[in-house]
Amino acid sequence: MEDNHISLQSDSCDPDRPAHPGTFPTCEAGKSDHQPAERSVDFPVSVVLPAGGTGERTGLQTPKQFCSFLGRPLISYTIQAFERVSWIQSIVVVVAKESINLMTDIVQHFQHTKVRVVPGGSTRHRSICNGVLALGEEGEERPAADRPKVVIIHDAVRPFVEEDFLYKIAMAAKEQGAAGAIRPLVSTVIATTSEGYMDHSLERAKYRASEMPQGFTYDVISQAYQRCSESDFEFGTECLHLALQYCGTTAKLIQGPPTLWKVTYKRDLAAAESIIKETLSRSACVITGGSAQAVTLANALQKAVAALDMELDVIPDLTGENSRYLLKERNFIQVSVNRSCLSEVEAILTDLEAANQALLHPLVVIWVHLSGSDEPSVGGRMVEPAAIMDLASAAKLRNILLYGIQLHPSKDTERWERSVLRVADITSALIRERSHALVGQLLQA
Ligand SMILES: Nc1ccn([C@@H]2O[C@H](COP(=O)(O)OP(=O)(O)OP(=O)(O)O)[C@@H](O)[C@H]2O)c(=O)n1
Ligand SMILES: O=P(O)(O)OC[C@@H](O)[C@@H](O)[C@@H](O)CO
Repeated sequence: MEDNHISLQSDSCDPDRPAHPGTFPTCEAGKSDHQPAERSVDFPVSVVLPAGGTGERTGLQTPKQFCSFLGRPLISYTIQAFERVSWIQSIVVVVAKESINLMTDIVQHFQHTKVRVVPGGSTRHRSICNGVLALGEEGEERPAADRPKVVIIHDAVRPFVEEDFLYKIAMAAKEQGAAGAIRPLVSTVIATTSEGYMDHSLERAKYRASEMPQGFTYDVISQAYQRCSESDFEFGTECLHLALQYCGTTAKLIQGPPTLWKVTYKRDLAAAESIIKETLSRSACVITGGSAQAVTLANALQKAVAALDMELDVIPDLTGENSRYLLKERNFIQVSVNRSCLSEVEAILTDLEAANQALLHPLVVIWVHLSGSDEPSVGGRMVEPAAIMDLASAAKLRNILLYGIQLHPSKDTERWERSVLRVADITSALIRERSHALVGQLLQA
């Protein structure tokens, strides 16, 4: 995770800075390739993402919503979690005035759709209110049928949100007027005296933590903000309270999954980073070119990485039906045997670039070279490590991380099995860590 002002280029952390230890979760937030169950919602739903805060509690210079993880700002992960939901028609991102240009750049760079950026306010309620008002303006430009019936409000620093839960909140909000996510309390809540002593404790079983997403009919949330007080705007933290207090609307409460937590402190970024990395490293596809030796190695690898909680699909190439991997896979292993050459890897890099999937996540391509009697050669020439490095340097500019692993066949079964295990360990580590330092290296298994 970079603790630097948002740069859309993924540069390294400054080790001297109080950098976060981590990066952040797939916007599919924990399920980077989780394809949400398609649901049909027969009324227009819009989203307001309050992102106008300064993130003081992280202790970082950059507001947490703009801290980047694996080269991508946290808020981009959250936006994508919503824009991939087909029944959400528009997303209003509310940012501080000084971040409008940055947010616009992020929207353009990561090719976010459905997104409109509006200025926030000095408090969270003021920011959310600005977002709701913006939806109202949008509504005026739209035929009545397209105006949002339901507004989902979701802190931009909660990137782990799933379509299924959003659906529950939206349907409950449509039904009830307001709905909100809750989670069990972890700590007991106590009331204190003004001198800072214990006054009484609340019976924890009777209380829940109010989380996000929350949903409201547009009428309820817009009226609530029209009627609420300056004190609400200044000190309030709960939209459900405004709905109850000013519209008499009692929110339906729905227990959400533990992944709904909000990034608040520095430790949350580290936790989020490990979820992103873990999600991106769950699977890979091994391309064998159809060679029997490569298939044997791939099958042995498949068994070995299973113990590392990774799944490998073994395919001969990325054509026909297998081209779907170009759109959904984040990790590729090209096995080349004997007179290997880098042209097979070059072909994959070309395909991946055309599929444009590296925009959102750094892709990993690992060239596993099972060297035979011949030296690997590119077009008849000896392959120099520099050739791999050159190819990798070019690919890195396209957010594709290319690594090489070389292993030598052995008739000694134990020796061969040890080599395969080493390839599995190296492959798993490269995919999990996505280290820039090892890009272009030809590692020996
Ligand atoms: N004036 C504000 C304050 C907060 N938020 C947003 O509300 C969400 C939840 O607020 P919080 O976690 O408190 O964020 P910050 O206010 O940035 O955090 P801190 O209190 O540590 O400064 C965040 O996405 C934050 O960007 C906002 O839109 N406008
Ligand atoms: O209070 P903070 O500004 O840290 O975060 C906002 C949270 O309070 C809010 O997201 C939930 O409590 C649900 O309203």
